[in-house]
Amino acid sequence: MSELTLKAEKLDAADELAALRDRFVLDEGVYLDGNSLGALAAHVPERIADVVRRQWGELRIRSWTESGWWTAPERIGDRIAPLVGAAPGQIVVGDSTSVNVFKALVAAVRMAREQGSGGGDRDEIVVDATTFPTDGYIAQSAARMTGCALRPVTPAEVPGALSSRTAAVLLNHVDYRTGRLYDLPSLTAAVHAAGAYAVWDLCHSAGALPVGLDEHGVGLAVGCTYKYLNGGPGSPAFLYIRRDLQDRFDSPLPGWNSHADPFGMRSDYEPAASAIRGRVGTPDILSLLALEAALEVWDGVTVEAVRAKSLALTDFFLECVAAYVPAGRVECLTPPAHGERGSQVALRCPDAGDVMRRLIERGVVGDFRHPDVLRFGFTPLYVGFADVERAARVLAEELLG
Ligand SMILES: Cc1ncc(COP(=O)(O)O)c(C=O)c1O
Ligand SMILES: Nc1c(O)cccc1C(=O)C[C@H](N)C(=O)O
Repeated sequence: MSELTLKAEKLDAADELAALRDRFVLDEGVYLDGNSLGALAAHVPERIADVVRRQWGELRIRSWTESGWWTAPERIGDRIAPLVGAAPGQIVVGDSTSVNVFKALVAAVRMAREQGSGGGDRDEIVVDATTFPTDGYIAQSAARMTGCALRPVTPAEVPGALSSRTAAVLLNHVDYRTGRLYDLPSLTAAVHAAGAYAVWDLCHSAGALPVGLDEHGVGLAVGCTYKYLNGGPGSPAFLYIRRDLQDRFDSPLPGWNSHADPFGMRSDYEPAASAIRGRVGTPDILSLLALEAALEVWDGVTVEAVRAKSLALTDFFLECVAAYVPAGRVECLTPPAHGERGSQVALRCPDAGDVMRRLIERGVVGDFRHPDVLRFGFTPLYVGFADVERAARVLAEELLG
């Protein structure tokens, strides 16, 4: 047994979260793609079967009230809240991340303009130039709709790009390609000091590391639930609206579900007095309730414990890669400093597409990101240290072969 195999065994034996793996449906492979699609929690199919057969099949329309369908968006928002450091009553779940980015960004511009003197002059949206594409596309459209200029800059350039013209800033907490973690507290403070609003995309941090939304005074945030929250393919996203901003949140998609009196069926629009005004239309109940069931794996699990294991996993992966892969064969894009690292490791090599295809054939599932990035996501709820050692070993074999 090699030194690193032994080390993996010891780390697994001391891992307090190790038993959680049994709560998931996994095979003998190594699944390092939970940052794209989280694994299925074992109890979810049965729960969904009940929703379909009994709640829908037998109770039918009564389920909107008797099975709690109507209030699911805010109830499930409250279940996600502690995982992102939010008090209850500030998160609604529904729609895709893309749609929630749109709602939050346009609402941010509207809030920035409505406040104080000079608010009306705010005519710029700053966007992370390295963002996941959907955020960039939505920001372009939001800018056109609100008559703003779009200013794409790297996150490091954001503080210098802020001015009295800035209305809103769309940022990623963790870069989807490199796995770099950005400094949410200081960037939020800088944006607020400029009189603008930051919208945070938490897709790659929710369920992977503490976010501290309330603690850091974040105004608006969105995130998906099918990665580290294991909600299932296309499970609905979440939208956080800080409590004191809820009265001012002017949604560009004011559907009837966001109305103060939805069943009044009134022709005049009166937004609900809470985060509910972030809802739009009829919620996607099957996906929502699959997510709600999946979130039960978090009962008794803290995001702090998950973060500690995530850092240990990525540290160990980097150690194994350094030991097994010849120097210079790959370039690590993920920062070595814990404070700058999400829950993934991105390695660059010119033949990344081919290498990832061969890894997947051998049961080590990661992602290839165009043009030359091998991306490995570490989900502490179900990835162990022996998985990490094996992934690095198979990777080294394929890089040498
Ligand atoms: C940072 C980020 N934002 C948004 C999305 C996607 O948004 P949607 O759920 O609307 O497809 C992803 C991944 O798909 C992402 O990584
Ligand atoms: N949302 C996805 C999908 O519907 C199909 C394939 C991949 C995805 C992803 O989530 C990609 C992911 N956001 C990424 O960071 O690359």
